[in-house]
Amino acid sequence: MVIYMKYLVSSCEMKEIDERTIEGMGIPAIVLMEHAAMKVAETVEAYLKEQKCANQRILVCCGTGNNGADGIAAARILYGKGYEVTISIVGDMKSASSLFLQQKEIAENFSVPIISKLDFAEYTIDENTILIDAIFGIGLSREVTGIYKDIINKINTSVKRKVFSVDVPSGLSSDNGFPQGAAVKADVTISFGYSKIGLVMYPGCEYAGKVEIADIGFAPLGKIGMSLKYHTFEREDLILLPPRKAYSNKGSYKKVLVVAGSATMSGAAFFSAKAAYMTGAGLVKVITSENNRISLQTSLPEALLYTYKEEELTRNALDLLAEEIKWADVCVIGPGIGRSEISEKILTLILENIEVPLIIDGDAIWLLGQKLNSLIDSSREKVKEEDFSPGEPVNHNILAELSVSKSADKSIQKFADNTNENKIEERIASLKGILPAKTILTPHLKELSYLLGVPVEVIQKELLHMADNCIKENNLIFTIKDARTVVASKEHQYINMSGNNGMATGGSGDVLTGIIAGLIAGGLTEFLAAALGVYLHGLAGDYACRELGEYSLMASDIIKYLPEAMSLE
Ligand SMILES: NC(=O)C1=CN([C@@H]2O[C@H](COP(=O)(O)OP(=O)(O)OC[C@H]3O[C@@H](n4cnc5c(N)ncnc54)[C@H](OP(=O)(O)O)[C@@H]3O)[C@@H](O)[C@H]2O)[C@@H](O)CC1
Ligand SMILES: [K+]
Repeated sequence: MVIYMKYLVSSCEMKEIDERTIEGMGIPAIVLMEHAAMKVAETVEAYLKEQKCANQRILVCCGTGNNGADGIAAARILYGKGYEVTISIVGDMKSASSLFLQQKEIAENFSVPIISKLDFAEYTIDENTILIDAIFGIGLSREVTGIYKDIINKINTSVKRKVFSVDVPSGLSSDNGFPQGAAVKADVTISFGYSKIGLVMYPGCEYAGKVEIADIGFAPLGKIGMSLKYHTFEREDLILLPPRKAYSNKGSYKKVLVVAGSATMSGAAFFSAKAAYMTGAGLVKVITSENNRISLQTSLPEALLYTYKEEELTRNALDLLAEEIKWADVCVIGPGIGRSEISEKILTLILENIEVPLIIDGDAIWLLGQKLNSLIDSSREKVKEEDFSPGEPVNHNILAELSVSKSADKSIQKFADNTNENKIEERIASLKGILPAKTILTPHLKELSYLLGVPVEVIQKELLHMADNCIKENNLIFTIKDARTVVASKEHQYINMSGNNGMATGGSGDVLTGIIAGLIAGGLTEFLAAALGVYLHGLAGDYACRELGEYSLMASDIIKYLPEAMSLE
């Protein structure tokens, strides 16, 4: 069985698959198009049959490229089945593709009613109108303006029944999920071959509605010599979880060291350590402030403890700590350790002594940002703390609005004008100098913003591009936490689709670091542990949300639902 949903493609990759299937394998373009149109018609017809309403009218809005040609073909198929169908050609006939002209001619032979762009403005969309949107697909090449913007706005404001988008909601970027000036808000998107990246990223997934991936006969990737850059996991991929050996004891599994929790933050250490135990660690040791001793001994007696007095972290104490680092097979540093001088000393000690996989999270990322600031030439503009201070994770909904607002666009423009990618390159190169290869960093957007010296809105809008920048010429693994978390290394890119907004709650990130550490302890490679860990964390959150709802979900619930998420039945 070929499962297409696991790959997410860019418009360029999709065009390449299309071209190689047609040119290299000899499948005529019109055959693929007929399959595509048939899938659209089937989806619309299934809806109409389910609704059992009389007097339904189908309006098909078509551009003059091949997306529009798909729309015309679907209209003709539905018309042939006896539905009341009107085709509205809203594109520019001067740029009509040959397949569009061919499909238009076939529709004319079938006598399907066709109206023009001007007639569309007059067309009454009533409560019985179902709209098929085939204006632009992956060939969208610029901002949507003028009459096209008016048409899209009319669709969004007047269609009350259902909007079915062909391949991609018209006006939405297939590559980053942002509307390019204006985009159709679909109820259902029937996308061909593979899900486009823009359909799963925010805000694109909110424009796409329910996404159905239709197999229209593209050649298998191996046959056309292609490999795709982005993938996502689904439930069946949990088969990749490290197996528990039949004959095992606690020594069979590895030891996780969790350096977490300042005097006022015992919860972070608890969440991380418990999640590590729950996902495969044989032994977990917590290095934390003495203040957390009693609470951790009570809440997680299974964990070994090494505590330090924050006011007495002498050279001697640091030497003892260095010994503890040698004990570990995997190490987590950062959850709730605070941004004090002492935390900085512990981070430095770990970076100097660590020889096993390392996961850096939370406050330790902020401390790394500070290290970069002092490493980088003082004559150059430094990242101002007040501009990029990490604090709480970003509220995604606010950002989604921000990122299409004028002020955010201005700030992006300003960034593009005032600075350049060399700055990021320089900071990443410095980072590479102080971190061991394969270190996993798990920043949320604000933390990454501080680390790279780039405004949050820029990262949000260019998330995949930023991820690319982060992994250029180094062996680090970035887990960039957002509504669609991206895990990137030089070799692999993963986009996560599990999880929900109830998980944007205190301690959720600490659970994730523990899961990743636990999976490495169980035997997964660093990248796989990060990607599968993010998926598992989201899945446990989804199960918790199903029971508790988004408002009531807490980090401890994510841990509670880990066993259900990990069960392979
Ligand atoms: N065998 C195949 O080939 C298959 C293809 N398939 C289908 O083809 C789709 C891709 O088709 P495509 O490459 O023709 O591009 P498409 O999305 O129709 O857009 C190009 C048109 O839009 C126009 N235009 C663009 N931006 C604009 C703007 N902002 N404002 C105004 N106009 C704008 C552009 O005009 P121009 O730039 O030429 O002036 C041109 O007319 C794909 O999504 C899938 O549905 C499937 O059937 C599978 C088999
Ligand atoms: K479309």
